[in-house]
Amino acid sequence: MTVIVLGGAGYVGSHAVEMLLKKGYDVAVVDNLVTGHRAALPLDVRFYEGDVRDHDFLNNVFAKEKNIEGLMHFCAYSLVGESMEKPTMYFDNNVGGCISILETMQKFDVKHIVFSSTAATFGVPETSPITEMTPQKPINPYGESKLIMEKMMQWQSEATDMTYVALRYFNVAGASSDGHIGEAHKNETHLIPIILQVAQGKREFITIYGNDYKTSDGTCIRDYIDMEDLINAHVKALEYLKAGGKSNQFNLGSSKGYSNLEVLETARKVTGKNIPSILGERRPGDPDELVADSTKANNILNWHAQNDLEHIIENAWNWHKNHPDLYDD
Ligand SMILES: NC(=O)c1ccc[n+]([C@@H]2O[C@H](COP(=O)([O-])OP(=O)(O)OC[C@H]3O[C@@H](n4cnc5c(N)ncnc54)[C@H](O)[C@@H]3O)[C@@H](O)[C@H]2O)c1
Ligand SMILES: O=c1ccn([C@@H]2O[C@H](COP(=O)(O)OP(=O)(O)O[C@H]3O[C@H](CO)[C@H](O)[C@H](O)[C@H]3O)[C@@H](O)[C@H]2O)c(=O)[nH]1
Repeated sequence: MTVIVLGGAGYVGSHAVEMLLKKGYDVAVVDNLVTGHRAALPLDVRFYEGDVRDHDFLNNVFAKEKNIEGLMHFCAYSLVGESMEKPTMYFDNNVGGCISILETMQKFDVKHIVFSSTAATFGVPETSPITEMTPQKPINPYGESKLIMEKMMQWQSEATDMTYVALRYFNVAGASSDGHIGEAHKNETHLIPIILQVAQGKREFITIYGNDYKTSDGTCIRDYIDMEDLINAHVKALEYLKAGGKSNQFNLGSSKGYSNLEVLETARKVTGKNIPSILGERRPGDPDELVADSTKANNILNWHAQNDLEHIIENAWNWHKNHPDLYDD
C-alpha cells in the first residue's frame, strides 16, 4: 500500500518522505518544484513532476499508483506577505489544488488525507494559548485559503466516505537529525533560517521587526515546533485515520512561546556567534503572540512535541553549516 506525498520536494514534505521511507511505507511523490527541490528527495523514490491543479496529470499518477492507502498534502504557496500582494495567486494554487485533489481522491476511491493547515487560520486570537475551539478568523489571504481548504475537506468528508486530518502547524523549524535535509526556501523570510544565515556570514545582521508588541520584551512571541516532531504527528494522524478515526483537526505546537529576542539569544548560544541585530519597523500582519494548546493532539493522537527550541536550532544550524549553498538545483 502506497502513501502519495503531494508537495514532497518542499521543506516539510521532504522530511515526511524521509520518515515514511524509514518507517517502511511505500512512497510516491508529486511536486511541480515551484518552491521545492528534487535534490531534497532520495534518487530512487518514485517522483512525478507536475501540478496538482492539472486534473489529467493527477489522474495519470493515481492510475499508475494502484494501491493508494492515503495522501499527505503539503502543496501550497505559504508566504503571508506575498499573499497580501497576490491574493488570487494564493486562492488559485491553494484552493484550486485542493479541489483537484479531492475530485481525484473521489474518482479513485482514496479514503484518507492528512494535510497542512496553519496557525494563520486563527488571525489575531483573543485568547492564548490557542485551542481547537478558538475561533478561526484569518487576517490574510494565505490563512483564508487554508481555512477554505479545511472547510472543503469537511464538506467532502460529509458527502463521501473519505476522512481527513487538518494539522494546524505553528512555527515549523529545524532539520533532519542526520543533517542531510533541511530548510531551503528559495525566498527565505522565516526568523530562524535568517538568523542562521547571519551566523554563517551570509547576511550582515538580522532585523527584528518591532519591539512594541504586548509581550514581556516587546517582540512577538511564537511557538516553534521541531520538524521531526511535526512529521511524527503526520504519521500518527494517517494511522489514526486508517484505524477508523473520524475526520479531525489538531493544533500542533510545543505549547511554549519564545519572543523573537529569546530566539536570537538561543541561536547565539547554539552557534557561539555574535549574530548582529538591528531593530526595524513592525511587519504588517504579525499578531503579538501565537502559542498552541496541543492537548487535543496529545489526547487523541498520543502526540506531544518532544524537542525544545535549542534542539531545533542545533539541527537547523547543523544543516546550514554543512550546506552553505543549500541544495544545488
Ligand atoms: N513552514 C512553516 O512554518 C509552515 C507553517 C504552517 C503551515 N505550513 C504549510 O506546510 C506546507 C509545506 O510548507 P513548506 O514550508 O514545506 O513549503 P515549501 O514551499 O517548501 O513546500 C511546498 C511544496 O509544494 C510544491 N507545490 C506548490 N504548489 C504546487 C502545485 N500546485 N502542484 C504541485 N506541487 C506544488 C512546491 O514545489 C514545494 O515543493 C504548506 O502547505 C504550508 O502552507 C508551513
Ligand atoms: O527577518 C525577520 C523575520 C521574521 N521576524 C519575526 O519573527 C517572527 C516569526 O516570523 P516568521 O516569518 O519566521 O514566521 P511567521 O510567524 O510569520 O509565520 C509562520 O508561522 C505561521 C503560524 O504561526 C504560519 O503558519 C506561516 O505559514 C509561517 O510562515 C515574527 O514576529 C516576525 O516578524 C523578524 O523579526 N525578522
